[in-house]
Amino acid sequence: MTEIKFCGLKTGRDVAAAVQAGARWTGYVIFPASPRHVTPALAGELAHLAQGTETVAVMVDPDDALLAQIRDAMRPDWIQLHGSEDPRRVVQARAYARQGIIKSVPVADASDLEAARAYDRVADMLLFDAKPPRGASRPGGWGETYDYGLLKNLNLSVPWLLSGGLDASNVAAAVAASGAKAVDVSSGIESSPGIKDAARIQAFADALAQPAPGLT
Ligand SMILES: O=C(O)c1ccccc1N[C@@H]1O[C@H](COP(=O)(O)O)[C@@H](O)[C@H]1O
Repeated sequence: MTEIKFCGLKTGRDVAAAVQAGARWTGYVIFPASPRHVTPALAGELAHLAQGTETVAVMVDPDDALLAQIRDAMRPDWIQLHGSEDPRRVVQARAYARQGIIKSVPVADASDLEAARAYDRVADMLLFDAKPPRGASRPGGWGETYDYGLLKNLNLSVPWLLSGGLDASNVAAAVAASGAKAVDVSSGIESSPGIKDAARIQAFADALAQPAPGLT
């Protein structure tokens, strides 16, 4: 079974739909430039509703004060570091999460995968995402795709999630191409930026329950 992280949840209704669809992880973006931004206090309230899931605070180059705020308000299972945090910063941030750190790695071509090696065994999980468009105001959540097949046969010591431009129409093929055991989605389950759609959330989960296109 492919595990799912539904990310960028902003309302109790979003959380309920993600739980109903079988989320393993639920993600909350704490980054004011994002249309999915929630305050630490709201992230805490939503995480409390997300019973049975592992909660993820998605942050971009957070300083210690913000990490402490999110630890106290939300007590996240995981912190997803989605900025330019180096391996040393990943180790420092670990103290603020109950289970560990998910480090994002932006991918456009095979050379970008070398960067992942620096975080292997340093982060507890990796998340491969598309590189954001040039001049973007935030590092993720753009629905950008890349060649997911680049991830096939990755030899890493830690688990990883496939992310970037996934939706119900492409996720099964993306899993087949990459060999991913876990996927992450944000804009592909929205009706417009920051507005989650319960039907798209369920359709995404249903797509993973079907055989991939071309496979029987
Ligand atoms: O979603 C955002 O706005 C965001 C802001 C800052 C950091 C990360 C963000 N999103 C992450 O982007 C990936 C992929 O998103 P998508 O499915 O392509 O829309 C996902 O990990 C989000 O957590």
